[in-house]
Amino acid sequence: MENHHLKEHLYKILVIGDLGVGKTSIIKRYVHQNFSPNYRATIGVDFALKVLSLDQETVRLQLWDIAGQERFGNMTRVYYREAMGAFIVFDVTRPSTFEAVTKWKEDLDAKLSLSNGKHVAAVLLANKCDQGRDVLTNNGIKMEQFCQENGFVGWFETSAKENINIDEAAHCLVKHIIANENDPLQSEDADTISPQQESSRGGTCSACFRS
Ligand SMILES: Nc1nc2c(ncn2[C@@H]2O[C@H](COP(=O)(O)OP(=O)(O)OP(=O)(O)O)[C@@H](O)[C@H]2O)c(=O)[nH]1
Ligand SMILES: [Mg+2]
Repeated sequence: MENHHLKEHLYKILVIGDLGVGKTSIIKRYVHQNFSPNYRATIGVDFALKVLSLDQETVRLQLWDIAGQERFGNMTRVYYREAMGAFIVFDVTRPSTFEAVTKWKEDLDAKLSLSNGKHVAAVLLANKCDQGRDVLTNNGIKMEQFCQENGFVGWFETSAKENINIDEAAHCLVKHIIANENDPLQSEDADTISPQQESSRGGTCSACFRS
């Protein structure tokens, strides 16, 4: 019998979105299991490493916490280089941060693509869901449709404060990155988003239920 090969993966993941939406807090919760209510704007970029073990494999996520104040600036091209996936974050209490999501996604796709020309996997995070879900309900936004139209592989309502859906969102992103790696020629159609109920806390993606 052949031994199991323990594969190791290192993935660079970008965390982008407007000022104060909670990018640093999400990473802090995910990596260090804590939360602070105080806001200190990130300057430039910060880094964090999260090590996961997934199906016999070690996955190292190098998280690039990019300051919201970089807003589609020239430095983002440098920061985006060789990333394999991205979280785009907005704040459910501030509609303007949701409006900026399409701009962040366009900026990302304009500056970065995989070697096969596909866009990197991107997951949308509706953060601060502990504060309500006004942005999601007031505007009648159909999130699944929004994700399909804008090329997100999934979306989640998250809370860094209450630790909601952050592990799930990361798992979704990693599954998509691995799927892209293993099957570089797979068609975009494979990544359709499954329907979900209005009451559910965040959509997800077919790949998350694979294997
Ligand atoms: N209630 C609540 N507050 C949050 C949550 N996530 C972040 N915050 C607060 O929102 C503020 C901004 O959070 P940060 O994580 O610093 O935001 P950021 O996106 O990193 O901001 P920049 O570095 O300026 O781009 C802080 O006061 C956080 O405590 C959350 O899930 N719920
Ligand atoms: Mg920050």
